[in-house]
Parts: sequence; C-alpha cells; structure tokens
Amino acid sequence: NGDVLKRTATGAEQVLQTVDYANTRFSPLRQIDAGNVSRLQVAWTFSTGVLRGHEGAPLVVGDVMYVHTPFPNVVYALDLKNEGRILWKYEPRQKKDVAAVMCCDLVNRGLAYADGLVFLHQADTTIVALDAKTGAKRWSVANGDPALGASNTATVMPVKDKLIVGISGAEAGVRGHLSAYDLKAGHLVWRAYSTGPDAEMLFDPEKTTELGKPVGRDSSLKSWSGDQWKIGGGATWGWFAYDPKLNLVYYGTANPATWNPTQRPGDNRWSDTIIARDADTGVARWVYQMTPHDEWDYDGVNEMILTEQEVDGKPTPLLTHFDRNGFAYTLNRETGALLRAGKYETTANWASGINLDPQSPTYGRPKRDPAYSTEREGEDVTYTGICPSSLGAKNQQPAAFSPQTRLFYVPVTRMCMDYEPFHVDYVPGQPYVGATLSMHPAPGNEGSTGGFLAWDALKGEAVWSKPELFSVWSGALATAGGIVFYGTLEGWLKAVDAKTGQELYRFKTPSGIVGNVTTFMQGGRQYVAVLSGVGGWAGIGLAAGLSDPGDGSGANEAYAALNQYTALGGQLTVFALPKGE
Ligand SMILES: O=C(O)c1cc(C(=O)O)c2c(n1)C(=O)C(=O)c1cc(C(=O)O)[nH]c1-2
Repeated sequence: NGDVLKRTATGAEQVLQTVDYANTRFSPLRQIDAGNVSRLQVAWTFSTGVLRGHEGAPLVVGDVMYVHTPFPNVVYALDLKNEGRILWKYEPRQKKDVAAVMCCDLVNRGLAYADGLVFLHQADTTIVALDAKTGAKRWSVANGDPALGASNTATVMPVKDKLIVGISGAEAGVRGHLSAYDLKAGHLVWRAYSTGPDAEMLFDPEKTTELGKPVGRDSSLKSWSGDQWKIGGGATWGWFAYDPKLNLVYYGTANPATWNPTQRPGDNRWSDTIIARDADTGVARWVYQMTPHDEWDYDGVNEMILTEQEVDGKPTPLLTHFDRNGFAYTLNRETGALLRAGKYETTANWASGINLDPQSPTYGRPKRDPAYSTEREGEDVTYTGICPSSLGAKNQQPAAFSPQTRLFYVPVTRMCMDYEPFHVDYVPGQPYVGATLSMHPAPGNEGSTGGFLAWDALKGEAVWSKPELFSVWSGALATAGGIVFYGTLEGWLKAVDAKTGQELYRFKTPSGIVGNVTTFMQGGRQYVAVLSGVGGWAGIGLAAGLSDPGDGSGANEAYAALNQYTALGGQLTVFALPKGE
C-alpha cells in the first residue's frame, strides 16, 4: 500500500503494529540516543478505562494518536497538538460471550492505518474500518463465528488494496485461515485455510514448494486421520510481514488441535508452519513446517522478520523467526530454502537440533528426543521436565532487528513443563485442549523465568543476554539512537545499549507491561510510548482473577509471584527528553 510505504519511511508516524512491513521494529529516529536516554521523562499519560492485558501499541498519524484497548476494544483518537484531548471515541457493541472462547486473556494487538482509514479487528472477529478523521464506521464484516470458538486478538495488515486478516481459536478446534478483504469496501477477496484440500488452502501442488520441492497433491489431507483436518487448528493469530518487491505475505500457523497428540496421528499439516503467499491471489509460494505432529503446543505464529544480509558472501533476502519451540530459523524468503536453524534457548530439550542435511530423507525435520515425547506411553500420563513449556521460549511479543548492529533483540521466556494429555471430544464452541500443564522455571536461571537477548542469526549465537525476573511479555523496539526498549511484567520500561545490553534507563509504569514499545515525532520532538496493563497468557492469573493454581493452563501458578510486583491497570505512558534538549 503506497500510503503505508510512504508513512513508514521516516519513522515519524506509526501506522502498523509491526512498525514496518518487514517487521524489523526498527525506528530510524535518533533524537533520543544512548547518550541522553537516561534523561527521559514522562511527558503525559492516558488511562484507557479498561483492566485487562494491554498488548500492541498506539498508532500515530500526523498529529493524531489512536489508542486501542483490550475487550471491549474501545478506540480513542487523541489530539497530540492539544494535550491529548479526545477527538473521538469508538465503542463497539460486542456480545460478552466471546470472552468465554478466548484462550489467553481478552487482549488485542492493535490497530492499523491506511488511506484515511483506521482498522480495528474486534474480539468477536468483526473487522471495522473507521474514518480516521471522524471515527465514523465506513464498513464492517464478520471474519468468523464465536459460537464455533473463533475469536480475534491479532492486528491486521493493509497490503496494496487489501487488508490481511487472521483468526484465533486453535484451542477450540477452529480451522485456521488467512483472509484478504478489500480495503475500501470490506468484501472478501481470498481466503486460504491452514489445513484441508489444496483448493481451500490455495496450494498449487506443482508450484507450492517445501524446501525446494513441490508439496504435491493433498499434502495436508494425507497428514491427518480421516476428516480431523476440519477441526485441526492452525489458527493465524500472530503477526504478518510483507515484502513489496516479491509481493509475498509471510505468517505462521498455530498448533494443531487438540493438544493431545495421541488423538491426531500424522504430521498435521500445515499447522506450526511458515507460509509465504502471493498478496494478490493468496496462492502459497512456499511453506516450511517447523514442528510436524506437535506434541507440546509449540504454536508457530511468532513474527517473521525480513532482512537483507550477506550469506556466504552473497546479499540474500532473509526471513528470521524465533519459534515457540526454542529454535531460531533463517530462510531465504524468496525460495523458502532453510539456511540456519539452531537453539536460541539452550534449555530446549524436546529436540537436539534440526536436520540440515539436504540429502537426508528427514531434511528440515527436528531431531526429537523420545524422552520428551508426550505420547510415548499414551494418554493420562504426566510427562515431566519438557523444555520449553507451551508458553514457548518466546511467545507472540515481537523481537526487533537493528541494521546498525545486525542483531535481533529477543524477549524470552525460560519455563519448562509437565504435560498430561487426556482424551477430549470435539464439541463446537467448547475448549478442545486435551492436556493439563504445570510450568516451572527452566534450570540454570536461579528461578528467573525471563530474559532479553541480542542474537546473531547468521552465527547462531547470543552476543549478550540479560536475565529478567519474569518472562518478557513485551515487544522490543530498536532505534537509530543505538538503543533498544522493552517492558517487563513488573511494569518497568527499560532502555539498553544495543551493542552491549547495558541498562541505560528504567521507569516503573503503573501496571505490568505486555504491550510493545513504540516511538514517533511530534512538533520536532521524539517521543516513546508504551501501554501498561498486565495480562496475556503469562498475566492471566491477575487479569482474569483466577483462583485455582492450575487455571490458565498452569500460568496462574507459574506467575503467582507477579501479584507482589504489580496490579491491574490500563494506561498509556508517553516519554520525551526535557524540553529544550
Ligand atoms: O491458537 C490460538 O488460536 C491461540 C490464540 C491466542 C490468542 O488469540 O491470544 C493465543 C494462543 N493460541 C497461544 O497459544 C498463546 O500462547 C497465546 C498467548 C497469548 C497472549 O496474548 O499472551 N495469546 C495466545
């Protein structure tokens, strides 16, 4: 989309949650830098009036800031020239019962902007296009049926004349899909399912490839027992990336449903898969399945970061992905060739590595350790000591990439788990989970369950790594000022030196941070903004007021200590250097 490309070029505005199409979360702004960031001050704050997990970040278009909230998904337009005065407010009417089918708190990862429209994708899967000036509804359309377990937490991405949209619900047996709607009028242009017949997945058996070879006919159907693919998950609740030159949209699919692996033999394609699709037609160019026949809920939706780097002396268009399963993958994003795959979380024990030998019949597949299979002795058995936990070595909170250091900045979770699969029958609109989890800190971290690391994807090694008391559930932002920002579950906004990781600044916001840090220019000054409001899967115990330790698929117990550091909130905090600096 020309408007998006123009507005993302300078870093002054923020029209996408991913900062740019390439998902680098790198801002070219440099007024705030490693030398002065320690003098950052709070410029102004805004209470959202909602008390659940505040994921995502506000948008800035010209002199207007657009702030979204978790369910009920209120949108505020704030006048940046007039001390944040409310220009308009949009409050959707949604049925409360959608909350019952949302797996991991009532979060929303934010708005997107293009061509004078602000796009909101509500919890109940209604997509709404709002007039950016007035807040008037231009069009709306339902993308799924909450009565069948579908919901939404993801942002959308405007690409050319289309809006790319995903769906949540793998924990309810929803069959995931990626859809493209007409940006101006809201009608469906194409829809591509994650599982099922080739025609419904928009796969070309001859031209869609995996690791350089055509996937062949019925690549998904053959990998499921009977018609289980119809309730097979592979939701699309993560982030999207776009390469305008190749005209390809990239995203990952979620776990197969149910979590109980004994119930669904086969590779369960194309769950836990990276997919590249033609933006105009939706047809899949290439795919790569990271965790075939997932036994651990290693959902593959984390962001795809697009960079240009030299590989073996040649400038190469790359896609780098930090998966829940503990491995970082780097592929050639044009061809889908697998270039690197290694552990970024060293405690990951379910697989010793990824087979990188192109001659091998198991090329590209994980080398599993049978000791950590969750079906080796069948159902109703507790399999212990599996790392990482289902939360992943990293969950959805996006990493950043700085072209200055050529490093990725990755928020991580260091948890292991005990996993007990049980038989579950599919009932439309009901949880189709089929496993009980108990989570505990990964060994070797003195009880801390989080960290923030700088990762060299081509060497496959961490350059520096900082421990954090709790999982880092906030997205990173790198800037041309040589700094990287992130938030913590206790509520700290932190700035660290991009080269060394040395902490340069911290400020305690009113509630835990699960939002993504953003930055923008207004009136010649650079600002940094972040939403506080504890929640998401890690903060579900606090956000939903859970009492049973096992609630939240084990997260309530795993993060019980969080209530000694923070409480519910819903606030935007905006930072700047003192006036005149
Ligand atoms: O498969 C799905 O449909 C689905 C949806 C969501 C969601 O919509 O938030 C999450 C997950 N899975 C999930 O596995 C997960 O770990 C998770 C964490 C969060 C969060 O916002 O903290 N959402 C979700």
